[in-house]
Amino acid sequence: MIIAVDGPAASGKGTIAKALGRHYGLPVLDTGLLYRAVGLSVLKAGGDPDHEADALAACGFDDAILGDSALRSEAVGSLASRVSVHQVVRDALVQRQRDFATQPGGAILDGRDIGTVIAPDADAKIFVTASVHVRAERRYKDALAHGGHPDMDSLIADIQARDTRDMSRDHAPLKLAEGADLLDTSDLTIESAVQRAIALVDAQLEGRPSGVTR
Ligand SMILES: Nc1ncnc2c1ncn2[C@@H]1O[C@H](COP(=O)(O)OP(=O)(O)O)[C@@H](O)[C@H]1O
Ligand SMILES: Nc1ccn([C@@H]2O[C@H](COP(=O)(O)OP(=O)(O)O)[C@@H](O)[C@H]2O)c(=O)n1
Repeated sequence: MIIAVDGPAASGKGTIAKALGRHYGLPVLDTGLLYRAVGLSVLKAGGDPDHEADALAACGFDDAILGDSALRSEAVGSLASRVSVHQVVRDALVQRQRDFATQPGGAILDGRDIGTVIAPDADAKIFVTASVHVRAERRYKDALAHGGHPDMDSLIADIQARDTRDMSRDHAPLKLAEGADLLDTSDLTIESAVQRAIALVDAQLEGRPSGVTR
């Protein structure tokens, strides 16, 4: 069984993917980490994330970088968004994601193009979203909790810039996949968002109407 979880930054897709993983007993891949690893590798190599050849060279990153805490920053999220517009970068990462998706027993992947490109035949697809303001507030709280000094206006600007780039790029843009259910977490607690996600997945697996426009 493959479950695809897509959505914009800080919508809660990672939280939901992990909770679904625990609920259904499936391994979870945060595919954004792969793009973040490419973005951070370009930076470390002194390359230009907007330059296709520099971004492609960074796709051969050492997996040790996946454990680097620097990957989680909004700055690296922005670099990831810039390298991910290049088709050559997406091609370099696709097999690793498909291998994870098709492992025996099934898997859950979260990202931007799981339901559209990586696993278009997934058994269940959820598109998680939330208002820009709510998403920026979540990032704000995360940064405070980690001892940072976040600025709400720049967080909003970063998220909007990333949304625009991710949704308007030519290759694998962020969009609602065919057959995906929309889950807006703006007014939901984590617990209720997770319960709603489980209900949506169960309904899709059983072929029941979810009560949500597809
Ligand atoms: N429904 C929710 N209500 C409140 N906070 C949430 C909710 N979902 C996620 N969060 C918090 O928001 C932050 C971003 O969530 P995360 O799952 O990492 O988002 P994404 O993977 O979409 O970037 C985390 O601190 C997480 O605990
Ligand atoms: N499947 C994916 C996952 C991430 N990405 C890119 O990588 C960036 C970082 O993704 P992420 O999932 O780690 O970001 P957050 O939603 O956690 O902020 C995104 O803004 C996308 O540009 C992508 O293009 N395709």
